[in-house]
Amino acid sequence: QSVSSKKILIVYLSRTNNTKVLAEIIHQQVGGTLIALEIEKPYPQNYQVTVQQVVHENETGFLPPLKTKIDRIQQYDVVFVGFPTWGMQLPPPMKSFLHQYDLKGKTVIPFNSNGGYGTGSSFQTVAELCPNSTVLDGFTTRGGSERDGQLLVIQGARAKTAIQAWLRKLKLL
Ligand SMILES: Cc1cc2nc3c(=O)[nH]c(=O)nc-3n(C[C@H](O)[C@H](O)[C@H](O)COP(=O)(O)O)c2cc1C
Repeated sequence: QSVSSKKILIVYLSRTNNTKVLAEIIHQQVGGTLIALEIEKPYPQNYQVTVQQVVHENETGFLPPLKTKIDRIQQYDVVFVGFPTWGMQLPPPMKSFLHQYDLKGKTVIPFNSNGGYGTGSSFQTVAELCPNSTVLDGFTTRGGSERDGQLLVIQGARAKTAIQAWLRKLKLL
């Protein structure tokens, strides 16, 4: 099956829109269905309170219930999953998504923005939660740092060049 005939889903989590910009560029480049992941009970506005809640969720293995419902996930061949680094891990909502939806037999491609400390264990966790998928090399770039009051810093024009190079390497462009 050629790349152009594949059905593509792009699912992303974004609190301050950095990962959203990456998702939109990927969508522009490869098409498909673009979906923002939402949970039933949104995280608080306050950054520190959110950080503490995420620490607790990670420690207890709590999987926040998703508000987002994806229609007929079986139809997709390629699933991009985008997320910020949270507490040097995969954010709990994305853990929920990968637990809830079976991506068996599909190609899974992670992408990430972070506050300057990298992807932590997040890409590894994606691979672990998709044992029967082909997980390709992810894309990561520095985004904002809400801790330091820097919210959206990723600009489309600059990120686009890097994303195109990555997609070409994966033979998706
Ligand atoms: C709860 C929380 C935890 C975070 N933990 C980390 C971290 O461990 N390492 C890091 O580099 N950035 C961390 N960040 C910063 C985000 O990864 C960074 O700002 C990212 O670009 C945000 O993406 P978004 O705008 O799509 O939400 C954290 C942000 C939040 C809200």
